[in-house]
Amino acid sequence: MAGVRAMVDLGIDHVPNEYLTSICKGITIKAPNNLPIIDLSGIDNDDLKRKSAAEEIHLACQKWGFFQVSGHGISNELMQDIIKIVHYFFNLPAKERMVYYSTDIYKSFRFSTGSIASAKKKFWSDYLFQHCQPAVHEDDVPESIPNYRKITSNYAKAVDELARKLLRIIAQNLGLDWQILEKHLDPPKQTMKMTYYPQCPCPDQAIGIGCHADPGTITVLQQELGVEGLEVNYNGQWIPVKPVEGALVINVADMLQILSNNKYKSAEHRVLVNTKGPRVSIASFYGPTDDKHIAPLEELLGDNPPVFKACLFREYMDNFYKNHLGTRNIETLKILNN
Ligand SMILES: O=C(O)CCC(=O)C(=O)O
Ligand SMILES: [Fe+2]
Repeated sequence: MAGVRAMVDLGIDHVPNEYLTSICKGITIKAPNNLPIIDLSGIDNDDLKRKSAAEEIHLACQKWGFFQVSGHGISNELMQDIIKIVHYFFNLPAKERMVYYSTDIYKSFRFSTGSIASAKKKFWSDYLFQHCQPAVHEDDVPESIPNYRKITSNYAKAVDELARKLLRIIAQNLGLDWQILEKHLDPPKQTMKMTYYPQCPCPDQAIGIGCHADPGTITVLQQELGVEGLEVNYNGQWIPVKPVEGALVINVADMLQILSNNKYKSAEHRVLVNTKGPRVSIASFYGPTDDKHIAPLEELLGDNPPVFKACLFREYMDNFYKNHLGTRNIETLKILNN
């Protein structure tokens, strides 16, 4: 039977060898978290609000590569419904979950575990992975979960709107035409990873997901309220990203660092586990399709030489899955002597 939840259900009281890890450990800074929470409400109709939110986003993309947004347009009800779906799935009998188990990264819906199949150490997490654009195959989604299709497709639509809104602001913040990033990604690839981190008997011996930066363009992340675990690397220090009611975490991912020619930085992050109870998160990855070549936008080059070589997104993703997490994938594309 695959999965950490299945193992925990058997009453395991230690961390098995394949999960024992010190990947990217390092001390969590308990200092106050001043990761910005940026209010997007009213920005479509009010120039002053839009300008001030845009400035905050620009600074956050440069400094942290991570920020939270409120007033983002995804309803509280939808946010709660999607978390319930993940709990529902992971509370099914293990045998029922196994029907959907697969390690095929190209499947449009699957249940899997350990985060990255080829990672040398396993992560203390299980997850559901679903394609949103292009859409999941109708026959692949679990029928037994009430309203699964309706809730996930409404959620994916709302994330698409938010991602487009952010990409327009980010394009303008880079001094470019507001549509340039959206056009560049047209059609975008959108996927959703719904992760379940079961409680762990010895949290300092395992990790929910090791340090990594997301490969796509931007990630929209919803954290379950009341359970901490996500941390962002800021100048070598790990800063907790506390779940805030109604807010979503946005992170700059590698392709945006490349497109912006290093103006914005993708942020390394990781997830710790705890003894208290499970934690659920919903990460929506928004980025290019696999056949796209990504390189610094020509419009940004002018006097500045490109900092990164071009890459085919499929190859970048293959390397991401092959590499042991903890290495910064984007470094392989850096043009030296810059
Ligand atoms: O669970 C989280 O908060 C983050 C998950 C994550 O970073 C990922 O799946 O890429
Ligand atoms: Fe991530």
